[in-house]
Amino acid sequence: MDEFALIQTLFQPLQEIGSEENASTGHGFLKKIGDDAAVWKGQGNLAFSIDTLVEGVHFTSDIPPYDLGYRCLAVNLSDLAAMSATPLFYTLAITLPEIHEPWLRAFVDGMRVLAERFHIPLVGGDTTKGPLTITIQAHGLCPHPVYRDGAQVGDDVYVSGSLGDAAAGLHLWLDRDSRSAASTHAHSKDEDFLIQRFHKPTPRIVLGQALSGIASAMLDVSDGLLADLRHIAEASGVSVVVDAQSLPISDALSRCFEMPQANEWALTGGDDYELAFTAPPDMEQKLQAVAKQSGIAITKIGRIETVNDTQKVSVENANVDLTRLGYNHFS
Ligand SMILES: Nc1ncnc2c1ncn2[C@@H]1O[C@H](COP(=O)(O)OP(=O)(O)O)[C@@H](O)[C@H]1O
Ligand SMILES: Cc1ncc(C[n+]2csc(CCOP(=O)(O)OP(=O)(O)O)c2C)c(N)n1
Ligand SMILES: [Mg+2]
Repeated sequence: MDEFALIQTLFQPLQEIGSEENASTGHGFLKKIGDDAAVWKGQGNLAFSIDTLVEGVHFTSDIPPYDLGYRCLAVNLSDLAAMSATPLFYTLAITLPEIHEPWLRAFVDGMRVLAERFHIPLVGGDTTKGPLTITIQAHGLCPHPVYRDGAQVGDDVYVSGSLGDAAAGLHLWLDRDSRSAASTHAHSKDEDFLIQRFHKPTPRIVLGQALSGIASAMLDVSDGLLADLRHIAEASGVSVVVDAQSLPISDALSRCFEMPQANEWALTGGDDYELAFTAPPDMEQKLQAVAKQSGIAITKIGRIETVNDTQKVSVENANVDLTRLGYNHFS
């Protein structure tokens, strides 16, 4: 199979996903895959976000290809969720060391599952030979975007789902050869859950949409809770105080690891792709209703205070040494 056969047989079918849904909204494609560029005719506020995943940096070479396809699209959709956007379509730039058809079919299947869930077509991309690297740009409509710069003094800080699972999952995945050498395993179900949370994060699209008009500032947790909350602090000109005792830790994480380790991962581990956001105290009841309706936990983890230049993000009740706030590619 060569470059063009790969595009035609594996990627092109993904452009049919969701096309009927898009037609019914009045937006639409004049051209998708097959020309020098795709052409979209539309109106409204278009959010678009791009993220690259590099082998050895964002995932290991032995990640199941299905999980990798899922993960690449999920982390990009997560950025749209953090803007309170509805996904519309995406592009894919993929660099491959070789064409291995079964691997690629599984990769495409992983992307397809999420693409079908959100009715989004693949509308273009690029295919090249080289070290395994995947870049996706995701696009969505956001009538009422939620930015990072809207946090106000007095707001509460919240996070969706649970934190620290993905960093624990990465640890378990890297360590799995030594673990499988041990004959019995009390926690294997919990460990599988944590590894899945790392490999296949859930983009909180519906929750992100529901938080429009409620959240004053929002982002997704990719680098680590504290590192990401610092972006809200800086953009909003405020300080963030996090209560380490209130962090949502999953049952699986607390069964598999001691609390100081779980808390450290929750605060700085990253890769969770949960939504962290701020909201005024009088929104608390609405937030409870949103959590109930979406079936996703929303936990109050801190508060917004006046700007404190020495420490834009501080942590109360942490019995861990926090020398770093999260992942940073060049430090
Ligand atoms: N190479 C680049 N060129 C232009 N803008 C960039 C580049 N890299 C990052 N950005 C922008 O910087 C901001 C922060 O990026 P990043 O930390 O990757 O955000 P996120 O964690 O949401 O993916 C975003 O607005 C992003 O678009
Ligand atoms: C093999 C491997 N090692 C380490 C990590 C941890 N890690 C790598 S990049 C990253 C931060 C998120 O990536 P980035 O490219 O900064 O995403 P963005 O913030 O742009 O969404 C984390 C936590 C990982 N995911 N996989
Ligand atoms: Mg990015």
